[in-house]
Amino acid sequence: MAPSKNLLKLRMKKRFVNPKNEEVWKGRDMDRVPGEAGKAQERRCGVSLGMDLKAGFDLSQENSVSGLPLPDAFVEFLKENGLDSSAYAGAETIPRYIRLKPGCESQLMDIETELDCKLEKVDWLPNFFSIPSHIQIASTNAYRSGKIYGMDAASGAAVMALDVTFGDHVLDLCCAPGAKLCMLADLLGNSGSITGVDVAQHRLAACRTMLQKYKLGDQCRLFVADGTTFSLVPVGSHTDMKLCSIDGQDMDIFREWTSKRSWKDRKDAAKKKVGTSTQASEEPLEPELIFYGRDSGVVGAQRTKLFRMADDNVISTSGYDKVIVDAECTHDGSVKHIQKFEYWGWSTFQRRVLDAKRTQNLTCLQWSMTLDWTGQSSYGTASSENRQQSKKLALLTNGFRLLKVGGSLVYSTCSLTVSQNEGVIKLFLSTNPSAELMKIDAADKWRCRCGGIARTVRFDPKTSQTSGLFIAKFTKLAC
Ligand SMILES: C[S@@+](CC[C@H](N)C(=O)[O-])C[C@H]1O[C@@H](n2cnc3c(N)ncnc32)[C@H](O)[C@@H]1O
Repeated sequence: MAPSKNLLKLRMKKRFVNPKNEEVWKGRDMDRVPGEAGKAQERRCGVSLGMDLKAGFDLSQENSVSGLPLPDAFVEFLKENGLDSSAYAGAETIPRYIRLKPGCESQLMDIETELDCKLEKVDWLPNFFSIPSHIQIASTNAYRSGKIYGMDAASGAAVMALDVTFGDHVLDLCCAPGAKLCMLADLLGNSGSITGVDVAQHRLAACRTMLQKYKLGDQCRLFVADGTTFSLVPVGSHTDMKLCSIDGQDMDIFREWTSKRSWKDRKDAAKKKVGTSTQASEEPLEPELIFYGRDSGVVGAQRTKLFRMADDNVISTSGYDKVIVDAECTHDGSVKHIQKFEYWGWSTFQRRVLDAKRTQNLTCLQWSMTLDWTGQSSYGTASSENRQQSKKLALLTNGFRLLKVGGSLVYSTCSLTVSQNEGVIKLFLSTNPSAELMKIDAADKWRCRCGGIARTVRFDPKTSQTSGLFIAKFTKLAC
């Protein structure tokens, strides 16, 4: 006889100990889907843009097969979004992932000794290792001294999809707390630049701390700003912007960043605060630079020029080479996030997930209601006003606007819903003729499935033994 929901809940509670992101589940042997099976699944999916959005989902199974004590509200949420709860099956077998800081390869054995477990190499993702999910890393020396990162393998895949190359200028439009940004910085080494943007100041401050901990800040600058309106191009893109000597007393020139803010910075920030409180809420948030590294191109730049917005002509040739939009979402694909409700209480699920879903713009909601499983949605009926309200769409559109011609953009969410993924993509493509979906070459080796639109990919917990993630990659055509 199947255990009752309450019994399952109790078992789950026993496993869950630490509320602070350190879920303590008893690890079992990993029961992974062989790579070939994953590939076969991909091959089964069609390739045309108007394909059936059911592809990649198995709707035939009952919710009970997930084996998780999913509350009715969540099951309802999954049903509403055409998702099969069996995607969450075997969640306890999903390992924890760590990323090894490049250069620390020779210390693997020491790290294994300290963590008291074997680091299993993730064969499809460089520098990633899986460890049993009950292993906690936060208190270890390896973690504290910046030799390892805690990062899900699917998130690593989103970064790899961007294919950064030496010298790229990269924009991370929703960057905090910074796991992807740090990986980007590791991949770029001492070349190019990274601009991180996030609307949440406290989260961006955590990102700054992370950059400093891992000693990765030299090429980076961080802005508290609304990614839907952010409009600054990489440093050096304005032809008339030359770096100046910082010997003099010119207060308009950026000096080396220090955690102590100058009198001028404090005055500017105070001015902005007054401005923001009196600004109409529709007015764009003025970007606030909260960190810049010594090789980010900011030191020696003139303030007035650094904060000058670029027009589309400048952007097409001197915009970012790579952009990642890791949009805020309902987090329903993240098993670790869903597990937290065992601690927070399932009653908070309504507020934390369903209300979040509601507060998204109307476009996405309308989409989820009007999209039928044949993909022949009536999305065209959403008014252009509602389209403007779409936060994800606005983030994606603005990220794409800041991309130079020939550059590439990765859009990812840790939601498995169609409305937040394929729905947004389809609408985006219909309004941006210069955008073309690209095949993610590295995905041939990943344990993912194809998304509901050709060339997009989905990691679902059951198939990939990672958190759920959706990834799409675009390039910008000249037109
Ligand atoms: C999924 S998290 C990003 C995770 C991050 N990429 C990482 O790897 O650590 C989404 C982020 O988007 C930010 N965000 C939400 N709305 C935003 C907006 N309009 N502009 C910029 N950032 C936004 C949130 O504050 C949150 O930090």
